[in-house]
Amino acid sequence: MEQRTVAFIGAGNMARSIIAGLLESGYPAQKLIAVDRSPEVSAKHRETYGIIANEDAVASAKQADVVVLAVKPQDMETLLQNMEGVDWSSKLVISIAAGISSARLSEMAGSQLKLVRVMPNTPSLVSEGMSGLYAPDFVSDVDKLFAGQLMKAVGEICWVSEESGINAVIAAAGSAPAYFFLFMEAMQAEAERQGFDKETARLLVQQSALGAAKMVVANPDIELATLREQVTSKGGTTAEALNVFNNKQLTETVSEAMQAAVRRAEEMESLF
Ligand SMILES: NC(=O)C1=CN([C@@H]2O[C@H](COP(=O)(O)OP(=O)(O)OC[C@H]3O[C@@H](n4cnc5c(N)ncnc54)[C@H](O)[C@@H]3O)[C@@H](O)[C@H]2O)C=CC1
Ligand SMILES: O=C(O)[C@@H]1CCC=N1
Repeated sequence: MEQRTVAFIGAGNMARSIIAGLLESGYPAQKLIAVDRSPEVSAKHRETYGIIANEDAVASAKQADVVVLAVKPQDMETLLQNMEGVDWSSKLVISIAAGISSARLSEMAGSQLKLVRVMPNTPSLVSEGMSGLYAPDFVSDVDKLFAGQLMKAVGEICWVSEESGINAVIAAAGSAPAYFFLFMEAMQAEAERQGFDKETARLLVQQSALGAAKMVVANPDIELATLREQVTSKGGTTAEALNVFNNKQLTETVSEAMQAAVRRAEEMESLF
């Protein structure tokens, strides 16, 4: 993979996850720059990852070949307005922000950005990320290849052909780790109520989640429903538990939750 200099502007949770995953994959530390308006955050990047880190978005963007916009959506306009001194024409820009379209980002920057929108998720931190990518037609194949390789270094990727697909990626992957964490939190709490200490309750849940996920990955030809059925003995305990989920309409609840995430991303497009 090409080793361009990549500056992350906004070095919070998501940027940190990608940076850590990139370093783990062997991306050279001297090619990564973290910029954060908080000196404490940039100092942490220097100390923890040994990468270049500072508070100067303009100077860092000028130095970089690729600029990853990784601030919260509500901070994006101010950031890009303050970066008006940057000549964007020679740079690939990657935005990981939810709910801001590529056209709107160019408008905020005051110039047509060569932009790839990426929707990653935090498991990038442990090189198990899932990212969806979208690029407008005018972005070159070389830039698209680089963006894809960058995210592939921290997990799996999929391209979407329409920009609206990014909102569907948010619902199915960007936000998804939080759904699984919530489910595991609920299971850990109940295991504690049933008498396990906190540590053992967490171990029971996390190992079961990890094992289930690994079985899914290891058996691409087996439907998820079949894997579920293999656990579910007729008249047994699993069937009783699944009955409760079904009676409480888990499937419909999951659909509603994912639709709410898409709706919120669409609403954000009109806010920022
Ligand atoms: N956290 C997640 O799981 C995911 C987040 N995203 C997107 O990533 C972006 C960042 O989210 P998080 O990392 O969770 O937020 P965060 O709040 O952890 O990090 C944002 C960082 O940007 C810094 N910042 C804000 N304005 C700045 C400026 N003008 N110059 C330099 N630094 C500035 C803040 O100090 C903060 O450290 C958002 O747009 C979000 O939609 C996308 C996918 C997943
Ligand atoms: O909650 C959010 O808006 C961001 C986007 C996906 C995950 N976190």
